[in-house]
Amino acid sequence: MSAQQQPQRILLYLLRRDLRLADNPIFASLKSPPFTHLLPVYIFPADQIEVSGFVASPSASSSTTPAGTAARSPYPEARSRVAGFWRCGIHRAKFLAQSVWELKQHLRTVNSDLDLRVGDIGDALRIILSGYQSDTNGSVANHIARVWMTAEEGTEERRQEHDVRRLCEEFKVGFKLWADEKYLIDDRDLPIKDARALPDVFTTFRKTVEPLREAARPVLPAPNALPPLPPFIPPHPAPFVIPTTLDGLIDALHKPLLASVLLPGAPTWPPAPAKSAYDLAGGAVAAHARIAQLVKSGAVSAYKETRNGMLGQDYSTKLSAHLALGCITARQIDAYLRDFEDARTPLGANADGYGKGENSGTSTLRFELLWRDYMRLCARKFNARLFDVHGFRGERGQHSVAWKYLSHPFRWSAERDGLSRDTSGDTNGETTQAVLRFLSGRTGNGLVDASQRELFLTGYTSNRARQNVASFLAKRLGIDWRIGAEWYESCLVDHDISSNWGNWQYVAGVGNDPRGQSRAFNQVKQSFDYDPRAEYITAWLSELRPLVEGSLAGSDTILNVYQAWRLSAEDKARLGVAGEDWVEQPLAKIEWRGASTSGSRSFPQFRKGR
Ligand SMILES: Cc1cc2nc3c(=O)[nH]c(=O)nc-3n(C[C@H](O)[C@H](O)[C@H](O)COP(=O)(O)OP(=O)(O)OC[C@H]3O[C@@H](n4cnc5c(N)ncnc54)[C@H](O)[C@@H]3O)c2cc1C
Repeated sequence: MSAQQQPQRILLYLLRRDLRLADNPIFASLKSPPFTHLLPVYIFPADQIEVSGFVASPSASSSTTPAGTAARSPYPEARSRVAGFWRCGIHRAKFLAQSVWELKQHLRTVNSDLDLRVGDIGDALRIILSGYQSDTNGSVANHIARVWMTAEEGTEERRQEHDVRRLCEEFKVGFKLWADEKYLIDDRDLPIKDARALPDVFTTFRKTVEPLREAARPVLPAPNALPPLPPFIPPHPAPFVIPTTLDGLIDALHKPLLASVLLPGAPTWPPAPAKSAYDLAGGAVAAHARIAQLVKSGAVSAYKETRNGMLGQDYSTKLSAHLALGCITARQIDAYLRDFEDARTPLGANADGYGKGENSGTSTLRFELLWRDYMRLCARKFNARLFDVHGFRGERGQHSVAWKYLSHPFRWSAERDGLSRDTSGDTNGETTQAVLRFLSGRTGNGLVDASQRELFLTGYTSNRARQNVASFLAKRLGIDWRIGAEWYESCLVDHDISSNWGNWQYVAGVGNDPRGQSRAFNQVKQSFDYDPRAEYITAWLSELRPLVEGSLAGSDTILNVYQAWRLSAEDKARLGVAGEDWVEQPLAKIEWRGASTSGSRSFPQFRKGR
């Protein structure tokens, strides 16, 4: 048998939220391959991302049924369970497309490529495996030898893994599930071997893995070359067509979303200076450029003091979306910090803290990255309870909350797919109206409304704002917190299953906050503490800007920005907000007498709290 006739041993690598070349254990393991070919594949999962925009247009002959009618997606719409939101909204869809596309380009520089597909993961993989089985071209045995993928947390993700394993058994193909290494602490270094032993309190967990500066493993190098693509790749079946440009990919993801009503009464862009705190593109290049810039400018050393900010770009790293998709790993970020702390490279040589070891900023950043690790381990421990209205705590007598539920998903969403829903509690129209106002930033609480408008328009809002928003919905309005979590899933560019659902549970008092129901944020006090000049709130609630910068600015006006229902009838008229529901009928009137009402307090060093 000549070399050309050697049987092919093809490795199929099914990429998910591990969209990077460097520090990727699967790519790193391919240095001395037993494989003749590598087929990297990314499948846009139809249950989590709406894929009907990939259906070929009716003008394309392959897209029409024999009767000449336009083809349709065989999958139900990718909607959330409780409220019927699109599961992946426009901001994350674009970010994901950019990340996938960049990896495709990077793979091309190392002798490879990324095969893009859409659909149910099992369906799509079956098409590939059976495509190879039925390929009779040439005399060389042409088949997939192994399927590898990276493990993830989340019930759907585990089901996908289960489906892939079963398919591999059916097709007699080897299967390997790799550990997800995008976290700070490697699974192999955790003091607990079974997630059930994870402490229910973060601090207890933290103490078992400190010192954090020594906790991360070294990063893995990027490959210089990879095994070539197989000569034959089964084509993507109709009715889907995969675009050949990044713009085409974004269009296909956006098309069905933009053709629907995203949110009745959605906020519109206010005039400058409101601008997105988030302007990063998806992919590893932007992620590395971002952390390098934060090191160079010294922002990492100031992180402890700035991280509770809400306005601007550099108060926090803005690396969450890249971390969520695995464009960068926590240990890569840690490596940048260590190089800076130990002056191992010139990056940051002129910045505060260079070469002086761990400082309060870099250690706080590691601490936050550990929160992300912890939330992920909670997801592993509690599994389906991550999405349960009673949370990790379960329905334990006095802890159980009488949540107000939606009686049905919104009319502007598609029909539900038959999943069970809880219809107890307050199901009248008031809850629906309150939810709609909450979503569109019209609650009457300045901080909550600014954050919700920012979120809808940009896909990002700060951690401080997220905590206040979640607390407002769950603790002040008593509304089913899962609606908030689903909205965040839809809108956030950085949505991450464990971090989003775990944090919502934490703030709603059904998760791992030891103080549970007894901790609630006072959004007015929080505004005083973190937005004392109302710069953040008025950036997004531009209607109220004259209260802080114009003729209406006065000693008592900050309180009126925080809660516009306090405005006098004359001021409402002058501002043009008379008659607005968020001004006339606030969803909550919040008492707080703890501070001077002068609004002249100096900008604080932010409080430490989570
Ligand atoms: C209700 C609610 C929902 C949230 N949903 C998400 C989500 O879907 N995805 C997500 O990545 N984060 C989520 N967070 C956590 C946090 O708000 C974001 O990680 C952070 O705001 C992202 O901005 P950053 O990258 O600039 O953060 P930085 O302040 O720069 O933090 C650095 C990194 O640490 C991690 N981190 C920081 N705080 C937390 C935290 N509380 N929990 C877990 N990880 C943390 C993130 O990976 C972040 O990128 C949520 C928080 C709340 C209160």
